[in-house]
Amino acid sequence: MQCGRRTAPWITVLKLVTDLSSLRTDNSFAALPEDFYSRVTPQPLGDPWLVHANPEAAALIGLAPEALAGPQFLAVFSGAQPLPGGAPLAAVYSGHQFGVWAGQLGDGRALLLGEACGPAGSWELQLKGSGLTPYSRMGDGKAVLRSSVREYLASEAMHGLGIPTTRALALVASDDPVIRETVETAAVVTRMAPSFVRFGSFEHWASRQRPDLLRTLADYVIDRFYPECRPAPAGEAQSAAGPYLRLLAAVTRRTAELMADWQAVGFCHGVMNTDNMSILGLTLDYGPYGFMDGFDAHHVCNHSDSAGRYAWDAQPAVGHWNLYRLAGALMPLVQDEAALRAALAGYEQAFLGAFHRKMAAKLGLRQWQDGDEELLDGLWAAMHHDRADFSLGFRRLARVASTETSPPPGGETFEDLFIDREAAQAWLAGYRARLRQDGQADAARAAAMNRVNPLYVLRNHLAELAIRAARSRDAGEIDRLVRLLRDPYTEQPGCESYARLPPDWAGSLQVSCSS
Ligand SMILES: Nc1ncnc2c1ncn2[C@@H]1O[C@H](COP(=O)(O)OP(=O)(O)OP(=O)(O)O)[C@@H](O)[C@H]1O
Ligand SMILES: [Mg+2]
Repeated sequence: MQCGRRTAPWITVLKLVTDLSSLRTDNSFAALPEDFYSRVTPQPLGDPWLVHANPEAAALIGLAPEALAGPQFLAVFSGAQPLPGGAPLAAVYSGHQFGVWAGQLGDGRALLLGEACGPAGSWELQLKGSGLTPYSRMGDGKAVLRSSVREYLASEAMHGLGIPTTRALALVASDDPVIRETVETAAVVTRMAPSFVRFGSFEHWASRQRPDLLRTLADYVIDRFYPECRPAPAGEAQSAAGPYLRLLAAVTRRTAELMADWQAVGFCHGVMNTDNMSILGLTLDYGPYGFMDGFDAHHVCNHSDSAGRYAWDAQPAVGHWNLYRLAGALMPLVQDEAALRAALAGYEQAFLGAFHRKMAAKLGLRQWQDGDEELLDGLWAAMHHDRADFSLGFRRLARVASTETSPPPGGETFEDLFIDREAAQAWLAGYRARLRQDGQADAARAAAMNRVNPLYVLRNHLAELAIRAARSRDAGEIDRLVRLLRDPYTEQPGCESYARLPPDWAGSLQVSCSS
């Protein structure tokens, strides 16, 4: 049964179920040839406790909130019981890591339980940290509570920002020891996405010189997720390579837009290897990611990335580089290098188009026009120089009036984020002139800006506080953050501390590939 593309009337008649056995399942990935995966049973967490469950994600698969509190939910999402109707498997993929071909990788600690169909289509449910698989290589198949809390929170924070991402359904923890730099404890996150297929899934079959399986994978992805790529556009003759070229062009567009989304909120992914690049253009694999506090254009959030390959300002180019690896993997199906290059050529325009649209909105401009690049560059330069806070910098711009007035009473101003206030004021003078030329009323512009510049962001120190509490079996902070970050744009009473500059100790937090 395929449930990926339902129409609206069906949504209204669907009832949420309280029992996982009543979920409608699909398992389309498991229906692919067995070359694509190994069937694996999860290794259950010892004495698990449910740290948090997400009713919003549950609703997507048709699961009622009551279901989240029951023993069956904990048993399934701690790996102790199979998902009713599921078909657990670990998928194989390969990839380029830090610019170097890494060969075969695969789900070394992730496990696809099955696909559930709900009001919002079909969702793969995947455990992360559920034990060894044939692709675990030197790893232990586990994930620690620290990194699992970070993945759980980030998935939902990204969704709240309106950025395409895998979702998080559940976070389960245990006292089972896991050895990293120190002894930590184990946890499992259940992630959801329409598909977890990665660029590296394609690279795998190209490197294995299996064009037959490469074609099977490409056809699966097209038919299920990019059906618009199958037919030739009107007036164009269909060719054997056409659908694959159109797929590449579509993934190129989505990836470019995702990069624009990340840049616009100061998000650094940290490990943009091709095995972490979603074929659907979703943010995938929340490891050593970070939302920037003070703006540093070259910010590297991953302590293990000593060369700074995945710095914030490198991300758009890395996205393009990764697409070249995907294009290379499609070569056996297309056999035409020039055509592949042409499909990739839309990247820059797609990225800049999306980025300028977003930045115009963040600056409160009705549209991007000539000269705005210099205006924005001036802002980046001033913020970078003083390490002015990324999120508050944009948020406070909404308080800037188009003509110079005295600062809002009691409020902290944009300039307060700068050491060199004169430089900030000089930039503001140019900005005010541009606002006057744009001609919007201040109040309307401020309201629109507050809808695109988040007040609350998942700063490292906020995640850290949630982790510390969770280690003492207190999930209250996780719950508060999930609720708050669901709508990061609207000021919420009592949440002032979440909107403040980070404390000094936040500067000493380090995140790395250790997870
Ligand atoms: N503790 C571990 N045990 C086994 N394999 C691991 C472990 N940590 C990472 N890996 C594997 O190493 C490769 C690269 O790891 P990476 O950190 O990108 O992925 P991940 O965080 O484990 O998972 P995902 O990409 O699914 O979010 C992947 O094949 C991953 O499954
Ligand atoms: Mg990964």
